[in-house]
Amino acid sequence: MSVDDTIVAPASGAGPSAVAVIRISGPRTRAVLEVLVGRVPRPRQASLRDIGSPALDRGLVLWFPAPKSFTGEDMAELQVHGSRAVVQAVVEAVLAVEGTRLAEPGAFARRAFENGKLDLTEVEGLADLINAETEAQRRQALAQSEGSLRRLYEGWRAELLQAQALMEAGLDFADEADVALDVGVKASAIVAPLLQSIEAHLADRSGERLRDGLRVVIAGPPNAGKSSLLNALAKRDAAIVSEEAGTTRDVIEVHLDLGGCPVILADTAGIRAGRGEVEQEGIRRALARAEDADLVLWVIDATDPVWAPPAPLAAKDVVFALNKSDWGVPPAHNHAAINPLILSAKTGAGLEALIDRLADLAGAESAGSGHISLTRTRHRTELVSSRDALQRFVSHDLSPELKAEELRIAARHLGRLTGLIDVEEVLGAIFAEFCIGK
Ligand SMILES: Nc1nc2c(c(=O)[nH]1)N(C=O)[C@@H](CNc1ccc(C(=O)N[C@@H](CCC(=O)O)C(=O)O)cc1)CN2
Ligand SMILES: Nc1nc2c(ncn2[C@@H]2O[C@H](COP(=O)(O)OP(=O)(O)OP(=O)(O)O)[C@@H](O)[C@H]2O)c(=O)[nH]1
Ligand SMILES: [Mg+2]
Repeated sequence: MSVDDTIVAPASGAGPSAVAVIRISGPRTRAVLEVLVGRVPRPRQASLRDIGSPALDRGLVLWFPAPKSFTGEDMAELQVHGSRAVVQAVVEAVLAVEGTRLAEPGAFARRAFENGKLDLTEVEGLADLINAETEAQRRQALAQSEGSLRRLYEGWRAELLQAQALMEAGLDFADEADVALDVGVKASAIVAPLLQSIEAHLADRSGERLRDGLRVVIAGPPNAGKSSLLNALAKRDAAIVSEEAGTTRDVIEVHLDLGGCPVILADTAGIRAGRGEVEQEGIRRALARAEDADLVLWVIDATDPVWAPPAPLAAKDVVFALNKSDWGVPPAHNHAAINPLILSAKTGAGLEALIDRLADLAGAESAGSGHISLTRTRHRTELVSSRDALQRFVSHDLSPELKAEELRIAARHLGRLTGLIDVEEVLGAIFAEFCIGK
């Protein structure tokens, strides 16, 4: 890949639409416009032009000379009628101009990154914004695409560099013990609160939950009303319900938007000593899915209560739901310890409390109000490495040289977060997430 190339791609979706946007970026953009629309329009002003000669379509043309463009290069947009035939004809006409080629997925964002328009966390935020399905996901992704994480991590890195400068200065005066001691104390005064901030940031999983969706598995004995509950929450007949115990075999998954927060809810086979091969396989899948979940919703039949999930699920976060409460509820002393939500999938009683509980766990609290949370495993990995280095700095009895080295390691991991350093290996993975044209 060479950035001397001029790239072109449709930036809007694949299907027919009223209007489609074709993006062009790179040094030959001006030449492309001269060939396709004649005179180059005024920067950043839409002009209506025939596109191609003879005209392939009549559309709006936008010209963004470098560096004031999304990629930082010369860029143009052709906003044309959104049929497959128009888009294909116009893209081919662009490709007929010398020095142009089709953009690979994420190529525009990659150029924006390479030209310093976006850092890596902003690029990731942009990818999340394009994929956002709920209101809270949109808010989080927009904030990240506009630098919420970049500012946080750059601020931390700047503090670290200050501490590093102190330590390095101390090394220069290593023979004056009081100076060395003094800078060590001053550096620690920077590092200790920074370490606390990183710890608190790492302890908060709400951003990842919001980005990925809270994975909830409905589990319980057969016939407890698990599938009925899934259908009630999904507001459609997603799963088969019957009076027969052992109805559900496969895992059935629905995506819910609970108050703007995404929840991936799975219904599973009732867990009992299996009868027959198919049911046993269903139970095996139920347990595997439940073990993998963020949360298990253990559904208890009020008319035939099985109070506790089986041993493999004991370590999970479990919310208990006492279903069929329309038949009456067992005496409270039987279930005070597990504090179940009391529900009826049939009448809808108690569903709202369940939805509130799930929405809270799915990250509702992080969704608004400027709360900033990391959103990806990549962030967690770098932050853990940075924290570990800072912990060694504060807690071990290290020489000043080794302490300075720990600060360098911590700063390097923060630099990798924003893409300042050492990122070649992660770039491919991040940009490949995009569709063509972004
Ligand atoms: N038609 C169209 N709509 C779009 C985009 C686009 O590329 N084209 N976007 C694409 O993602 C988003 C808007 N984001 C954009 C971000 C930066 C620049 C840009 O030209 N930035 C320049 C100039 C800024 C200015 O004039 O104030 C810069 O940063 O230097 C354009 C769009 C959503 N809507
Ligand atoms: N009265 C009453 N009946 C319910 C309620 N929820 C479910 N049922 C009934 O209980 C029976 C079993 O419901 P399902 O939803 O199929 O139960 P399940 O837990 O998915 O069962 P398996 O898939 O076999 O494990 C059906 O006859 C439902 O109509 C409820 O809240 N109240
Ligand atoms: Mg079922």
